Amino acid sequence: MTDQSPDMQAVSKAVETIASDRASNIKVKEGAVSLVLDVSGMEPLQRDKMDIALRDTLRQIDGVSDVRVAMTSEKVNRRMIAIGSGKGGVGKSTVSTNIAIAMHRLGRKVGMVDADIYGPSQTRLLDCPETKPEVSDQKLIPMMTGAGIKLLSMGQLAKPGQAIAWRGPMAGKALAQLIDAQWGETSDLIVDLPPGTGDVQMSLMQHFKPDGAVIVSTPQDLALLDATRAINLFDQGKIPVLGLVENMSGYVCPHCGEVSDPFGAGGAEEAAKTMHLPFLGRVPLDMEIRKTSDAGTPIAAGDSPQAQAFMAIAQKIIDWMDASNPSAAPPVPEAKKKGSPFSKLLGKG
Ligand SMILES: Nc1ncnc2c1ncn2[C@@H]1O[C@H](COP(=O)(O)OP(=O)(O)OP(=O)(O)O)[C@@H](O)[C@H]1O
Repeated sequence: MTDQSPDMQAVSKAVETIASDRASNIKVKEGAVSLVLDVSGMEPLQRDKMDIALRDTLRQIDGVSDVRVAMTSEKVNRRMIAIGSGKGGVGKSTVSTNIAIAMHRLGRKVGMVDADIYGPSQTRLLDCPETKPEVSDQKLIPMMTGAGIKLLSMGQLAKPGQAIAWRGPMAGKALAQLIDAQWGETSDLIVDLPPGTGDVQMSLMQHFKPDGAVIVSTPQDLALLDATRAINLFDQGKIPVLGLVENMSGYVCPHCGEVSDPFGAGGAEEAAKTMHLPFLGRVPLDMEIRKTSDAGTPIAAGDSPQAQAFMAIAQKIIDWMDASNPSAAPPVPEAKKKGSPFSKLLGKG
């Protein structure tokens, strides 16, 4: 250490070279250089590298004995949309991935939380390795996938092929790790929930209160009854339900082009009407959707009519997010209002 006071010009030049206009309030006092670094929108690794570079370079300037970097960032007004279904196998994960990709194509910065602890599938759908993500400041760093969606999945926390038999509190802790992570500039977080109305859903509603929920159902009556249960759950947690998506709606024969309805048709739209919930759109039962999902190249990234279906649903979700005021109290759903055929079923909340 030397008694010589550092050359302010040399300090400013070094800071400017490394951090350009991100640095402000540069001060030197008794050999200690302090500055404020705006890290808005930076990835954690990029941010750490800049911090180290500043410290290393400034310490080499004569008279500098200490370097203090205060990082600040603009608060990202991140929205969280949970995607749920009353029962398994209705295509909730497939729909979640494709909605996320469509939202990304519409200019949003999207993150995906695969909260399906018992059957995580987003690592496959988004073609991302099931390796444990890195950690910074005791928080997980989501992995950027080739589709431009950041991902954290239960599939990355468990060993490949491991049967997950966690009880509620354990599942809740794992969910918290995935959500309370280094999401950086991600503006919209999609949470792909496990099917049904269990511990993970409860934990999500109690601790993280998503801004809204989307329910995926197939058109047949039984699935719709389950979907009603999922709506009821979000309703009790005072989470607004954005609407219903009807998946596997109408099968177009790849050989003759004839459209058939193995699970019925229009059931979810009807149910949405009855419950006074918006109907967000219909996705056909289509071989290409299954093939592209299995291959980790989701169909929403292309320009097919199936992709257009997802783009239209994604646009409705974005419109809802843009229109809704996060600080406003969630409205009482029409379905719960007196006189609605579902008011008894949905309870008083
Ligand atoms: N619209 C569709 N057309 C054709 N196949 C589909 C469609 N939607 C989903 N699938 C296929 O159905 C199967 C189940 O889909 P997915 O895993 O997304 O359902 P899920 O509701 O998330 O299931 P789980 O509850 O088990 O997590 C997958 O093989 C998927 O490729």
